[in-house]
Amino acid sequence: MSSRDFDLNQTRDRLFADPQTPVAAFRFDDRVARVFDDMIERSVPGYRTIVTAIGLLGERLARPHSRCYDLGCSLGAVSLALAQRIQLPGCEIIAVDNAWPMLAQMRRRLAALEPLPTPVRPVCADLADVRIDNASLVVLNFTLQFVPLPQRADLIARIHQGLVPGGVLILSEKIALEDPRQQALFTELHHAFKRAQGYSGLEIARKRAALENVLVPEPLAVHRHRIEQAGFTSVEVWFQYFNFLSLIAIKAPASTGQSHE
Ligand SMILES: Nc1ncnc2c1ncn2[C@@H]1O[C@H](C[S@+](CC[C@H]([NH3+])C(=O)[O-])CC(=O)[O-])[C@@H](O)[C@H]1O
Ligand SMILES: O=C(O)C(=O)Cc1ccccc1
Repeated sequence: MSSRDFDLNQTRDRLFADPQTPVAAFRFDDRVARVFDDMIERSVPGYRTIVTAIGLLGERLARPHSRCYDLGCSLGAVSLALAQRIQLPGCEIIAVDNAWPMLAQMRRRLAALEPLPTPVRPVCADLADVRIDNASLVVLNFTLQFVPLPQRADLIARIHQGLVPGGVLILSEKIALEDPRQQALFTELHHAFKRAQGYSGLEIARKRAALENVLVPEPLAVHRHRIEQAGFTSVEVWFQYFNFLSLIAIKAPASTGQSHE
């Protein structure tokens, strides 16, 4: 076995370590699927904490006889956190991703853990084509940042429509800072985080180039505006670590039918 084969088989992310390999646009392919757990944990400050907390949020917010959606599920970390925490009649988790290698790996992982307290249904589809219906909870955990900008408003609007009254969207994103000095500082802090996680300066620079125009962060104000435009009546940040944050947005509860005039 050559050292290259060995690298491809191990689970530690060294995908951007080789200076000889040309940098191509980032894709969720087979090589990424193999190292994804390690990659996201060492790249996204607070990732583990967020996933654990989404399990707790799900336990509190999911409703009986409704669906929870994990959109852009990758290897299913959020779906599993929800499935292990939620114990309600008639509840199911729909886990959607358009990258076959990611979903295939997730299916293998699920098979080893089933039966889970709440069933998880993996769906290979683009989010533009997914019907969201009877949802008490929808999670976009670092997924919207990969959706083309012109499609983002429609996705958030369809999520709002598919939620039951009082239903909740959890949106985690890498954000852009509006003040250029803050943007420079937060970028440096994120890179310092990655260095502390064992990535070299070269790996950081090469991955950054691969993500250019693929992962497109937006300012918090843009997210808030889009979420409010879609009809959500309440939005709060519940987690932030440098330029990575998570929002919780609530759909208005069912009207009581009483007039306050
Ligand atoms: N249009 C799309 N349709 C479907 N899936 C998509 C689309 N665009 C991107 N994806 C999928 O969204 C996921 C984004 S990763 C989410 C981590 C996960 N939520 C986690 O909590 O571990 C975040 C990251 O890698 O930074 C990938 O699996 C893509 O294939
Ligand atoms: O690595 C980065 O710089 C990121 O912003 C996060 C990330 C994590 C996993 C895949 C793609 C991007």
